[in-house]
Amino acid sequence: MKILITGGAGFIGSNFVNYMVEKYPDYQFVNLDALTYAGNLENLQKSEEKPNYRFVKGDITDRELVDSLVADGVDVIVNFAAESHVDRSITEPDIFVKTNIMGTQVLLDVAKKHNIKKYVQVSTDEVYGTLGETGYFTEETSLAPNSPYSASKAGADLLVRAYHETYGLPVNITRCSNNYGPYHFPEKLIPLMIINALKGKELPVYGDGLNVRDWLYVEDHCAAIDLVIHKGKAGEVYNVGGNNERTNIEIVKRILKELGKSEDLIRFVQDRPGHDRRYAIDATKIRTELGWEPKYTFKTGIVKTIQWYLENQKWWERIISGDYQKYYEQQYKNRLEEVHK
Ligand SMILES: Cc1cn([C@H]2C[C@H](O)[C@@H](COP(=O)(O)OP(=O)(O)O[C@H]3O[C@H](C)C(=O)[C@H](O)[C@H]3O)O2)c(=O)[nH]c1=O
Repeated sequence: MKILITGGAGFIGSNFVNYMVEKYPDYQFVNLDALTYAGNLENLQKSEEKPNYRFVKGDITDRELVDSLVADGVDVIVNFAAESHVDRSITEPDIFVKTNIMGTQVLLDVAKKHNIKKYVQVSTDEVYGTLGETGYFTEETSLAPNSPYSASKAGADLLVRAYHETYGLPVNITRCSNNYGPYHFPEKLIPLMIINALKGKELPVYGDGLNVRDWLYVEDHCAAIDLVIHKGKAGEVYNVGGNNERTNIEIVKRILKELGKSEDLIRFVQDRPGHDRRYAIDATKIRTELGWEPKYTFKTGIVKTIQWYLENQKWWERIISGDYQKYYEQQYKNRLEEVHK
């Protein structure tokens, strides 16, 4: 089997490439990634020397390039390529529409043209919007995205659905809860808090810190997508969630405790506009129909993740010493100013 993985130099994508290249030595893998600020070839050192792996730098909106790759005998496309940070989508929505919606449409068109066997869209539970204190998102929950990021992912999901209904393209959509683990870019909650704590910097908690996320260890997510590729029924959506609901403040305190750092580092800052209160996934369908089971609890996953950041300081030092740091400092300053108004 030949699989085109798009966005395979980002956090979830690179974990998936490393997982699949190792697990299926007889398959061929092509990784197409634009190497934006969040993409990093260092994430792929485990795979780069393997004979069944090839990297191509490029954008999913580049129709000619995508066409030439798929024409070369691709059986399956798995699309991870996306702008994924909610805060960035609030200040720069255009690029989210371009990559997440228009890029997906290019992939779907090319998949249709070459009659590929399967197209898998890696999506997010954020397309369902927000929950109150109770209830879960199922695959039947209506889409109600609240941020430009989640709206762009919902738009892409609807296109994927339409290509199945209109053209009979064999598609699957996976909608996962918040991932965490190795190679997670430090604009997101868990890696940012680990790194700030290690550096003795303040830990910015948005609003009251009581927003809830359902945490999924990235390797469990990779195993779920592997199952969907091989066993997913065409046209179906599969929710993937860790059943590990935690408030943000619990997460932050847990990280400080694991690292033996003081809670005095916590700083409550201006809330995110349109901040979704709670996400919680009902993953019954993928468990019962495809036999997926997560291997990690939050307890085991967070310890493993913190350990990875302790052992890979060079990886994150390089990131925070570049342009990213300027962006982050500005964001942090804005949030502090807002909260003092
Ligand atoms: C960066 C940051 C975040 N937060 C809060 C905001 C959220 O309530 C929670 C997690 O935020 P984060 O930006 O890490 O992730 P989400 O906004 O939940 O979205 C993430 O999970 C979904 C499924 C995707 O699909 C997104 O691509 C992915 O980014 O921590 C803070 O309190 N402080 C901070 O400095």
